[in-house]
Amino acid sequence: MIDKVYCADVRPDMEGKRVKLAGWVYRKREVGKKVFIVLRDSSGIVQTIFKKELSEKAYAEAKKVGIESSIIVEGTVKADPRAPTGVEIQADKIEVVQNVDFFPITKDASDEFLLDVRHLHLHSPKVASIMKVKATMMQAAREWLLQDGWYEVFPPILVTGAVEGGATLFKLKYFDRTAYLSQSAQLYLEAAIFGLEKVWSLTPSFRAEKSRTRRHLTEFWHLELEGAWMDLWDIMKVEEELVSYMVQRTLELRKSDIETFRKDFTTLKNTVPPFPRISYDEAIDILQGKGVNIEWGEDMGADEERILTQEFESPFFVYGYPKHIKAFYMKEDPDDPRKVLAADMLAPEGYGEVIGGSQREDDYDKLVQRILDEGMDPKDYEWYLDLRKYGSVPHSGFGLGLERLVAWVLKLDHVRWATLFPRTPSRLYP
Ligand SMILES: NC(=O)C[C@H]([NH3+])C(=O)NS(=O)(=O)OC[C@H]1O[C@@H](n2cnc3c(N)ncnc32)[C@H](O)[C@@H]1O
Ligand SMILES: [Mg+2]
Repeated sequence: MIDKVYCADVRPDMEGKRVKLAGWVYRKREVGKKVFIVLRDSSGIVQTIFKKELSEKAYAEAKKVGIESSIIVEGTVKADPRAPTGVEIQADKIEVVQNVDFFPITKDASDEFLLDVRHLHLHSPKVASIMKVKATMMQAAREWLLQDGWYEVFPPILVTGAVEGGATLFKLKYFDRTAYLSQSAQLYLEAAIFGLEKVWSLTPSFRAEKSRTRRHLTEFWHLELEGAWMDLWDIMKVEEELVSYMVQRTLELRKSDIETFRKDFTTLKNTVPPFPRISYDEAIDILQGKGVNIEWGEDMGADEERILTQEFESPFFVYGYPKHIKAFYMKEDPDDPRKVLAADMLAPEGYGEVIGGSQREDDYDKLVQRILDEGMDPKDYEWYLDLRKYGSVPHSGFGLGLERLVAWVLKLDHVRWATLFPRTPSRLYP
């Protein structure tokens, strides 16, 4: 590792200190016999200046480098309020690791082109900020999960059945059998609660969704929890405490990165428990009251959720959905057999669903009936049904779409920008 300092570590109070930095040419301009290079590394930027009278050799080298060339620079720190970070390096040495004559990404690059060259788009400090926020959100999640006694487990990705409907399964050949890419780790987490009680996993989940919306990927990172002895209201409390901690901790550690994307932090600051809770019935009333053409029993799509979020200035829950629009594993509401004990968490500002959760059907016969009602074959779920035969317990869980949460926190216009290499129906490369 080169013995260097980071751009963000160079401060005006280091005036006169000699430093070495390594990074990429972010901006470059020439004024008279001076070359100004704004150097970029993972921490940020710092201005370097190459003067002919200071080092003719370094000046000549600096004149030749192109944008995004990789370089190593040495020089003396000088405080200068005109420089982007209030300080600059009076450079007298430069090693050009690799010169770039023409970097393909220019200011007017379209979204589609940026996705075509996503492997080069990752040079961008804005993209780096998104990835830092995403990493910090997961760091915060891990912190909270550890202190609240949840065990991380590592479920399989190659599976034999659907969790969220067969229509969005990716099928693959598994030797002489058929396998699918996991849509959700849920069923395996439900098995894990009999030994660990409170479990979580972060896995890629796969959905062969043809919907080309701003909130759907075909591969996304899925943070899922499952808790034994918990009912719907218990798990909703877990959800709001976890999400609140993730948002507040990320605000604390990544404020400047978030400021790159949003100026108004109101909804983030409002993300503290308890979150507002409305029933599905109330949600339908609100939407109808706003002139939305929706009847009781219909699912709410992205448009309806966007309108609903206008009523709230923080994440909120919608609970008590009709049974026929929800998954087979959800427990019927004992007070209303038309409904299930399910709750979604919706993010404000138009983002909608970020979490899907429910209490699970823990009765063997009822679960078999739900599987049959959904036109599925109980034989395909034999192992899963066993969980209701050998010490079954009330339990609940949920899945949080990490990219969707990041997209809301940073107000991104599409969930694809929240993932390193987005996978959508039209994107499998790079
Ligand atoms: N352990 C569980 O209870 C999870 C449950 N089996 C499940 O998968 N629910 S979900 O389909 O609503 O997906 C959960 C969340 O996963 C996210 N999700 C779900 N589908 C997607 C797609 N296609 N793209 C991006 N994000 C997606 C979204 O935030 C959903 O709220
Ligand atoms: Mg859902």
